[in-house]
Amino acid sequence: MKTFEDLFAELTAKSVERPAGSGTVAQLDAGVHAIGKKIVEEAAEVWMAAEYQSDAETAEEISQLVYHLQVLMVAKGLTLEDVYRYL
Ligand SMILES: N=c1c2ncn([C@@H]3O[C@H](COP(=O)(O)OP(=O)(O)OP(=O)(O)O)[C@@H](O)[C@H]3O)c2ncn1[C@@H]1O[C@H](COP(=O)(O)O)[C@@H](O)[C@H]1O
Repeated sequence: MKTFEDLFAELTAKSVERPAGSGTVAQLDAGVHAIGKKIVEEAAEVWMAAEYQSDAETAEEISQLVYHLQVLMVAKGLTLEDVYRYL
């Protein structure tokens, strides 16, 4: 099962290798403003799922929010340690 760290390593590699067809590369090219909007959208979907949908659907929405947060981290050049130091 993929972990937070696994996904971050994968997204970091995608940002360097820029494989064709990668949604991550497209998001990075769209820029911080577009990624930020996606984070807000996904956060709202997490909230709605938690109130009105199943636990499985909520977990899926959370995974998408985590993904978009990581894309923003990569776009900004932030490392896992940059974030973990505040946990
Ligand atoms: N975990 C994710 C992931 N979670 C969410 N998403 C993206 O976020 C979108 C979910 O948003 P919505 O549910 O709102 O769906 P949507 O509105 O139809 O999405 P958009 O049209 O706005 O893109 C998905 O369509 C994906 O584009 C993800 N895209 C990629 N990954 C993982 O990231 C890795 C790299 O992916 P690629 O860069 O695409 O190769 C792989 O391991 C993927 O599994």
